[in-house]
Amino acid sequence: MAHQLNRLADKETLASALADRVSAALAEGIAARGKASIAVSGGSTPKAFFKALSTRSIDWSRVTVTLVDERFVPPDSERSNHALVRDNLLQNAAAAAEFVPLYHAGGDAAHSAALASEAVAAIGYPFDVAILGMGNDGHTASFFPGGDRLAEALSMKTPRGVITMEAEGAGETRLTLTFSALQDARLLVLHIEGQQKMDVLEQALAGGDEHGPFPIGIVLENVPGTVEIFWAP
Ligand SMILES: O=C1O[C@H](COP(=O)(O)O)[C@@H](O)[C@H](O)[C@H]1O
Repeated sequence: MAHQLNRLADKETLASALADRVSAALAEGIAARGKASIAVSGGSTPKAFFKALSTRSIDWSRVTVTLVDERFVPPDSERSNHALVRDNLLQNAAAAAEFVPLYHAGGDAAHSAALASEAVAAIGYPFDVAILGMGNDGHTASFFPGGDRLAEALSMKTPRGVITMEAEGAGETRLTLTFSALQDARLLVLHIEGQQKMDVLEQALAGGDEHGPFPIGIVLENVPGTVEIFWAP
């Protein structure tokens, strides 16, 4: 395990610094392979970062964007991570990027996960960039404490892809990339904000709480490379 902690002065500074770091990594991917890929998280944290990243001058027509995880809701739901990305990242210069959703209508969550696994595999692994978030319960991606498929999601024996996840704290059924799909991203970032999340992260790094290790702690422990942590109060 290795991680590098970048403490930024405030959320605006973080959004701009992370957009610079990520756009440089995408530009490197385009220069090296003619295309680049990024998997992003949802929730409330990434909005300002998405807005900043959408204005960066790279060849977005060569970039494919997908999601680290999704709620099993259609893109017109206010709970949809697809909607968050569409309204905040796929704008300005980044409107030229291709987007690969995880949610698919017309079937159940397992069907959506199977379709998404195929579509994400077609982007090509490893991702150039993967941005993880973290909840106050220590979940990252949709690796929720107590999740019905948590062990499977975290195991390197599970093939790269998208699986379903159900957990008490998750609300609706989730679709999540597996740890195997995320762990070797060329740039792997954990983006968190606020003192409460820093406290959870410190607890995770110390091994968890009375219920055992937090999913984010297991991820940080097992990634082969360095996780760049971006945090602001
Ligand atoms: O449910 C989710 O939560 C986490 C963290 O969200 P936040 O609102 O605390 O920023 C997010 O990383 C994940 O993608 C999302 O599905």
